[in-house]
Amino acid sequence: MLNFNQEKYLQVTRGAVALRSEIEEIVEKVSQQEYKNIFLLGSGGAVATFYPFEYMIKSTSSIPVYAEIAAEFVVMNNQQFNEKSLVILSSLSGTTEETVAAAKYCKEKGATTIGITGEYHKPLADTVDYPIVNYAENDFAGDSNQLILSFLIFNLMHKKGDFPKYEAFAEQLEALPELLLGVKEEADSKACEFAETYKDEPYHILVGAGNTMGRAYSYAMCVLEEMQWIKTKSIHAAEFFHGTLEIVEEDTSMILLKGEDETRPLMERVERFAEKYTKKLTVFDTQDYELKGIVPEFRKYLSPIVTSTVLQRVSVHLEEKRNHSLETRRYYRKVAY
Ligand SMILES: N[C@@H]1[C@@H](O)[C@H](O)[C@@H](COP(=O)(O)O)O[C@@H]1O
Repeated sequence: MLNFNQEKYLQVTRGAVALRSEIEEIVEKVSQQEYKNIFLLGSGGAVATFYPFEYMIKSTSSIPVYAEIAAEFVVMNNQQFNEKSLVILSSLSGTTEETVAAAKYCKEKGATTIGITGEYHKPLADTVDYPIVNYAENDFAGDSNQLILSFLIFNLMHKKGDFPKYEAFAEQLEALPELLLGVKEEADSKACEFAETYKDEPYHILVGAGNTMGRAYSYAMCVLEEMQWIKTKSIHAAEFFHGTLEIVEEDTSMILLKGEDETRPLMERVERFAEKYTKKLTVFDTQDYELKGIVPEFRKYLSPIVTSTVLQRVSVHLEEKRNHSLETRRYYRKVAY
């Protein structure tokens, strides 16, 4: 596959899977402290990665959960937050100012903090009570984070008595590095074709729902906008019919991220609309991938990670066809703001 280092991919994703017992020990300890709610804090792509997990907790468990943008969280005086909160923060670099500030704020208030990050001896790992560290670069960080979060979040729900099948699910997660590699291989020609067709497209509407909404938000903002400088709009499938539909013309590109959770009918409604009103419709559907061995009841929980692993192939092809490196920035971490 173009610009793909299989060895590195397996090293990163197997590295995430290898953290399972360490994560379970952390869950054991924090569960004994009887936390009252969970806060998921990050910035940009990191908070976006939390959104599907917020959805999955809400639809699987009665634990109150709040995914919050780190910078807003520290100024809003959130009344749900106190020393009985369990806070999970995520920052690949471990240096994102707003996220580090949120970690410090939570520590000062006496809450328990877990940090998912790429390196030790960086501000996030140094601040939180429990760092969970797996080295990754931008390209594979999404898969790494989501694997770690799958063990962490589902085990937390299990300990609260809300996800009795955790053991079976965790065993299935262990097979994901190889399965996701297979997904990338299967998706690659579609990704290449998309990049060729849309390399000069100035604007895309990305639609998600349920546990793919966060993926739509982050792919629009952190890849198409940040890494490719293409204008986008990300919108929830149900909300699409309350405004965004009015700008659709036959040459408006729409990208639908279909997953397999309860919200799939909401996506199908948008799909039916799009088929009628635009000639530029692309659907990335997790159902297209076999995921051999994954039992049907767990598939819906894997929609976000399957979606992002597929979209990562799209990014690589866009980079090549548009001759625009995924690393180029004008402003981000380049100028003061
Ligand atoms: N534009 C970047 C994103 O691409 C990145 O995902 C985010 C978090 O970075 P980190 O995970 O290092 O905290 O920061 C910014 O928002």
